[in-house]
Amino acid sequence: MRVVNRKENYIIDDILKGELVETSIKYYAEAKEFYMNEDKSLKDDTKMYDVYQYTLEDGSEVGHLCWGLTVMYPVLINGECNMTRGHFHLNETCGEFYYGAQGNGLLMLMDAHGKTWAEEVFPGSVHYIKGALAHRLINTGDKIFKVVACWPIAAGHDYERVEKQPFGYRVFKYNNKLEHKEIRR
Ligand SMILES: O=P(O)(O)OC[C@H]1O[C@H](O)[C@H](O)[C@@H](O)[C@@H]1O
Repeated sequence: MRVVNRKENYIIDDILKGELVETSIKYYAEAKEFYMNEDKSLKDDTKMYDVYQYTLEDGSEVGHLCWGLTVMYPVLINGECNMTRGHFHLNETCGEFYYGAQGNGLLMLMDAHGKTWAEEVFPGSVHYIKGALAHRLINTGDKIFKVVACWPIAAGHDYERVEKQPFGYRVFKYNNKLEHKEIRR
């Protein structure tokens, strides 16, 4: 049997590295509108989160998978906890797995009617996100929050839908205490 040493993609220093790994960095300048109020004390080049993605496929088939890692920094934006933009999948038959790798946070979920709830994410926690649910990660801790994900590339990202129907809660931290604020629509 031929044993292939797939050295080109691996986790090193807790980061996904390799020739085929695509990296994108979300700076505060591009994330301002996610939060309730702009925080003028934050510089535009403040790093909010990094997304690393690895696949050998092109997404032309629903069975084509992508492996990813999201690294979220412990930033408060006028007291609001740092979060990802959040999205529905364009193809609702496509679910996704999340796995808590480091730090603490929440996986916020929302159904088609706007009903919103969350799951605690911590090192070792495994989360199955059903294809029809919008999802967003929130760093509620004081340290870097890392979450591994696996999803079909064909899932796509529908950001417009969460802009039209925003998640029902926002998470804040004041004096080290978390507050979940319900958003009135
Ligand atoms: O794209 P966002 O909503 O900002 O989320 C950031 C990233 O989080 C996870 O890693 C998802 O699996 C990615 O598909 C997504 O791009």
